Amino acid sequence: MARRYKITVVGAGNVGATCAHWLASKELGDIVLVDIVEGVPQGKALDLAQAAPIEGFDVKLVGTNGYDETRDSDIVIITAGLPRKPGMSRDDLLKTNAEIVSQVVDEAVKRSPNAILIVISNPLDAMCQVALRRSGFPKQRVIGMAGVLDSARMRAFIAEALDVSVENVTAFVLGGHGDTMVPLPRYSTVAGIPITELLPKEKIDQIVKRTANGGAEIVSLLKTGSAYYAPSAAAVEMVESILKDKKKILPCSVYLEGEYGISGLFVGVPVKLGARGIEQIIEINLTAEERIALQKSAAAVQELVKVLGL
Ligand SMILES: NC(=O)c1ccc[n+]([C@@H]2O[C@H](COP(=O)([O-])OP(=O)(O)OC[C@H]3O[C@@H](n4cnc5c(N)ncnc54)[C@H](O)[C@@H]3O)[C@@H](O)[C@H]2O)c1
Ligand SMILES: O=C(O)C[C@H](O)C(=O)O
Repeated sequence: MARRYKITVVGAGNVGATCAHWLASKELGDIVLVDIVEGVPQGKALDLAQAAPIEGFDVKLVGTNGYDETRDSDIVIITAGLPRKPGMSRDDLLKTNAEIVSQVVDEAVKRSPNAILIVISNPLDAMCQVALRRSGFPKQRVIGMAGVLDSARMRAFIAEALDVSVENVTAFVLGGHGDTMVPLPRYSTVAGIPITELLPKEKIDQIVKRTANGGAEIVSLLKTGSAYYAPSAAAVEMVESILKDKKKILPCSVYLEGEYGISGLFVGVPVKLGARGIEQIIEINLTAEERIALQKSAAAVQELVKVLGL
């Protein structure tokens, strides 16, 4: 008999609730939704459970303000924390969200010592570092969601520019999930053809810029918060690769110890995601220019980690 997985989502706001929605619709496991606001996780879990007869998914959904129901989760997704508003950088959330993520990790890992943590709260790479330190988990089990989202944005922009199916498009974005992220046109393809052969340089430069600014573009449109459909879909692709042991190669924020010349920091790079979490860090060849951009992005993450004293 197939084993039922248990997935905890902490933070029942826009990203958390939408994660629960995609997870349930894909029947990836039973879901526990946690938030500090009374009634919200309970109400959203109940509402989603009542969509099940229509959509035909068989998963258990629980909403709670505590952690006891999260016991023995296979995966804990952390979305708790403030989102930014127009005019703010993700880094402005550093101290507030570090406190929130610390509390969440303390409570969650006590009950689920074997879980894999997927961190979403911003500023992402620094929050991963908080989660790694507080949990004491091995680095293979603390993974940040950002690269899948940033690459999906780049893929959507490439598909639009060439008027082709998004399914034909792959893209890679490395680095920290901030203004210094590193979209890689050389590794971005349409049906296997590098986009450098299909689009003029000016158009590629525009796409690269729009990708790096992708989160802020949505914040400036929404005004009250940040993106959540694509971010939650990205996290759920990671969950699926882990729970089904698919071993997909996905760009994720992971703790580097010498790879790409970076040590002691979370930075986005391609990894293999399977049942054990991060099963391999894949080092691709970078040009001198790309390597410098990645180092610059890592330095920006280092600054934040230093402020937190980690
Ligand atoms: N990594 C990424 O690519 C990415 C993408 C989108 C959003 N984010 C980040 O994800 C976070 C959540 O975004 P959102 O749009 O869902 O925000 P939101 O405000 O809609 O939801 C956040 C939820 O966290 C809850 N919360 C706060 N403190 C908590 C605590 N101690 N324990 C449990 N829950 C707590 C709040 O009550 C709220 O419901 C933000 O930090 C945002 O910047 C990251
Ligand atoms: O932009 C944000 O603040 C949220 C998230 O990091 C995103 O890229 O959508």
